[in-house]
Amino acid sequence: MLKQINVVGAILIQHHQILCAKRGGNKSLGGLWEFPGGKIEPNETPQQALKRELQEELRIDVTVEDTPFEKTSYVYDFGQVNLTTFLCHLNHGTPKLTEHEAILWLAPHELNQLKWAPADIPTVQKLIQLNW
Ligand SMILES: Nc1nc2c([nH]c(=O)n2[C@H]2C[C@H](O)[C@@H](COP(=O)(O)OP(=O)(O)OP(=O)(O)O)O2)c(=O)[nH]1
Repeated sequence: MLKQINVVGAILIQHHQILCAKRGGNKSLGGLWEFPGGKIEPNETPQQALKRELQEELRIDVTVEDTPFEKTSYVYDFGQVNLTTFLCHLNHGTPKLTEHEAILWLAPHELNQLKWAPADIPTVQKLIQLNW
């Protein structure tokens, strides 16, 4: 049976730009860009998981929208990632690097300049088409 990995990712928006995060080189998918977030733990809602992950990884407090922006699945060699992305808004703090190699704020039309994790491509395409 294919391992199922349920992951949430944040589309964090500030000044019409989106926060992009580069995965650390020693992780799976190292060096690829992603939406910050991570695996949903047992008994957590997707929103709770995302709030926790952003606190842990970037030391920021965010509000997560109720409705998913996009849901996608991608089969990697280590399992199937089921990725749900949510629009998020920054309440407090400035993102700090703790696990990521780099972070960047980009306008939607600039997102295709980065090499994204394959599971993220549908979300990225949808954001580019919004054309704010
Ligand atoms: N956080 C996040 N993970 C993503 C995205 N796209 C994508 O394929 N993934 C994959 C990478 C990981 O295999 C998994 C998320 O787990 P994670 O971010 O908690 O990974 P982790 O720290 O536990 O690191 P590891 O398991 O790779 O060692 O989902 C994304 O946009 N954000």
